[in-house]
Amino acid sequence: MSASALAFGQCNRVPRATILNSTQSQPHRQLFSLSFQRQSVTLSFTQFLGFGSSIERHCKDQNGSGSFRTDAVRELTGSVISAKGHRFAIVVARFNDLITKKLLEGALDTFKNYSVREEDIDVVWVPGCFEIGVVAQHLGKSQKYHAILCIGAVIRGDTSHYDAVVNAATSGVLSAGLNSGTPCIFGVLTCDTLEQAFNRAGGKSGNKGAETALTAIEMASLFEHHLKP
Ligand SMILES: Nc1c(NC[C@H](O)[C@H](O)[C@H](O)CO)[nH]c(=O)[nH]c1=O
Ligand SMILES: CC(=O)[C@@H](O)COP(=O)(O)O
Repeated sequence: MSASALAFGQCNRVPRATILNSTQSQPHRQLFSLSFQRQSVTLSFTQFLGFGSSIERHCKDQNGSGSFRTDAVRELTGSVISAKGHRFAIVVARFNDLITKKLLEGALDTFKNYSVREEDIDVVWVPGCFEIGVVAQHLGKSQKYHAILCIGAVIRGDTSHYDAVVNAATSGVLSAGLNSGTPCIFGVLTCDTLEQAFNRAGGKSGNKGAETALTAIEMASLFEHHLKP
């Protein structure tokens, strides 16, 4: 229980932190405000702990009678404010490279925007999505990277081959993360048509490479700042 939570606990009017502005694609843009509620049930505030980490504590008044009950719950989240100093590998499938090159560009743009240095990024090309898992696991186990971003595009054809490749890519990336202990992020498009893929590779549905790079940044921070042994 922090000193500030104790102090708030003695107030009749309990300040409440409210997220004013947050989007899923830009969660770092969260703004917080403190408002006062006469019969508040929740106190929530965010305490930043140096670079890249935050802890939220929630205190609940359950009877609303003025005697303040403090159940402190610690919430750990990775930061997406800056990823400077974190190292990333990107495993990218060459199959459908008209798409995967655009996803890679989006990922590199995001890393640049979040201050990741070029020398802290390694890009590893593999033939197709089927091959991503084994390489991601190898890189993860090397302990050289804070997170591994896996990029590919599987586009449905006439046979059940699509399902085989999608299943292999999905379980491969998942296993790589679980077996290596390094976050392995799933940036693989699974589309019925090429048009769907283009829409998600910098077209009207955004760039999934850029979005998943942000996930890599958050997971790198979470592990580095909160989940180290
Ligand atoms: N059809 C797609 C593939 N197929 C290739 C496999 O990933 C693999 O390289 C091959 O079976 C040899 O092991 N790969 C994709 O990334 N996307 C596809 O749509
Ligand atoms: C992943 C696919 O489905 C595709 O590349 C393979 O096409 P097809 O099923 O027509 O052989």
